[in-house]
Amino acid sequence: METPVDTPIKDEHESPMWKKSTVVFVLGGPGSGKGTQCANVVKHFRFTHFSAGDLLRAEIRSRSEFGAMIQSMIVEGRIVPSEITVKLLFKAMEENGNDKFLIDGFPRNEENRIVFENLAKIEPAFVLFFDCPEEELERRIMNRNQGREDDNIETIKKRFKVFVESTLPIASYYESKGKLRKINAAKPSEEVFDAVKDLFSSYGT
Ligand SMILES: Nc1ncnc2c1ncn2[C@@H]1O[C@H](COP(=O)(O)OP(=O)(O)OP(=O)(O)O)[C@@H](O)[C@H]1O
Ligand SMILES: Nc1ccn([C@@H]2O[C@H](COP(=O)(O)O)[C@@H](O)[C@H]2O)c(=O)n1
Ligand SMILES: [Mg+2]
Repeated sequence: METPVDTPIKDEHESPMWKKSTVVFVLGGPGSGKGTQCANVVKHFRFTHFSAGDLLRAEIRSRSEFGAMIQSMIVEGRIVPSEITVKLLFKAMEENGNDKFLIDGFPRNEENRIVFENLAKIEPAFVLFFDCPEEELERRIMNRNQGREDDNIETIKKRFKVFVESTLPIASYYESKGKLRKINAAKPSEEVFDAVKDLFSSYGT
């Protein structure tokens, strides 16, 4: 059948490529191994890894207008306003060009989730959740030695409280939608990755 001349033709390219991406959110307590396991995933599967925390730390280093505010929030273990974090994530995804992303440490709270989903119109394919007891998280962070300003016992306690109060409800939200993939992260790293890689096998190497 012919298309009438006055029928608007749908532009297949009206939405930028990154908005058609496959997104996997990666959640878990501070020090649960999100960054470690994302690094393993990108070695085996064609995903690009962005850590929201790393993007915020880069923003501080770039001396942007928001740098001082972001730094003080990170030191306090608080969640930075979503508008800032989401903007950094979108910019990183757009500039990258891949169409499969692991987004680590995001969404941290309800506001993060809603702003991301409403603006990108992307729902995650699934949400990885690294489950680990608080004492083990504390031990790992205190041994990390990466010079992070929030890796001290006072901030760790605050980060854990924020995790329980603001991030666990996000995990429950995705669980109710059948999207949560909970992994026992208290095991050695290689064993954790054995469980993680099964979840990515359908995405090709
Ligand atoms: N399964 C594991 N067993 C023991 N140590 C681990 C394991 N996974 C990661 N680690 C170590 O624990 C520390 C924290 O790991 P990682 O940085 O990957 O956690 P994270 O979830 O990204 O933390 P954050 O939320 O603070 O960024 C690192 O020193 C890492 O080498
Ligand atoms: N969505 C996010 C992610 C992180 N932050 C802030 O960065 C800190 C460190 O995050 P990591 O994932 O690297 O541990 C975190 O404690 C927050 O202060 C954020 O605001 N929003
Ligand atoms: Mg990390």
